[in-house]
Amino acid sequence: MTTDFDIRFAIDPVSAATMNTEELREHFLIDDLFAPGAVNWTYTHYDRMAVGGAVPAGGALVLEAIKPTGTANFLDRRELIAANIGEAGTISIDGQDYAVGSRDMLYVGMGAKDVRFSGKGAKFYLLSAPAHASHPTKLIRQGDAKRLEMGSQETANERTIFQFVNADSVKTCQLVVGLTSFAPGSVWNTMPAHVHDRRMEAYLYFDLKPDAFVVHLMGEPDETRHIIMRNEEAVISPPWSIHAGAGTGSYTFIWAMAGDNIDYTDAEKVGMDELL
Ligand SMILES: O=C[C@H](O)[C@@H](O)CC(=O)C(=O)O
Ligand SMILES: [Zn+2]
Repeated sequence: MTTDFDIRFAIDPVSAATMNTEELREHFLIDDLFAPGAVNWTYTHYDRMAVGGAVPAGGALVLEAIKPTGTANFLDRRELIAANIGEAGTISIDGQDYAVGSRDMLYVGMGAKDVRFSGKGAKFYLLSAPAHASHPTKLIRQGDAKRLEMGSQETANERTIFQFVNADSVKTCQLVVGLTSFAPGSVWNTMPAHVHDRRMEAYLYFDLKPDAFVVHLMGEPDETRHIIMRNEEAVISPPWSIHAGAGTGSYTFIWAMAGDNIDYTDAEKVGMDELL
């Protein structure tokens, strides 16, 4: 097995506004998460959120420390959520096995030492942020998530937000994570848009057909840019940026935040007339 990482520095909005397509993709797009037999990380300087992928492909993958965490074990000072976007798999935490079904997420508290991923068709999307306390490891199924029904068919944004982590169900230090899926024909996510300077965010788009893409919108509300995103690609949303998108077809996405509070509702709405 291999463990690899790259680092993304935090970009300010003035610099981002000068970037061309290639530069925007280099700084914000993550297109190399899922490779068989590998754990791939993108370590960001946005709230030190690390975004990764682990594809066991029939073998076993060990969560290894990477240089940027500066610790003996990856989770010595961090918490983790592993979301399975593939077929059923297993995650073992210090000898205890958790059966993680398709679309289940496993929260792993700070201090877990031996973390192993396995499963032939399993595909784990990983999110990790610095932690200050050790909360219990917990398996979260989609059926356990708090549901928010949003949007309408008329505005092509009818969707269900599944809050896998919310204050009543799962205790975390920084991570707030969920999944959003769409009613047939609806393609717009997070429109009307919002920003939340308290928390950075990352989106993983998946369930896209091979020729489909999502036009992901980012930038300050009056200075927007787009990134064309294919299946199973993630994008970093800086704290100053909107994060929204429209697909050329159906898709699902996982959103994840880290930062100064864990209040999902604490966001500034951007009026439809404010976007430029
Ligand atoms: O801060 C919250 C996140 O941006 C997402 O939860 C938004 C979302 O899933 C949606 O509107 O479809
Ligand atoms: Zn958001």
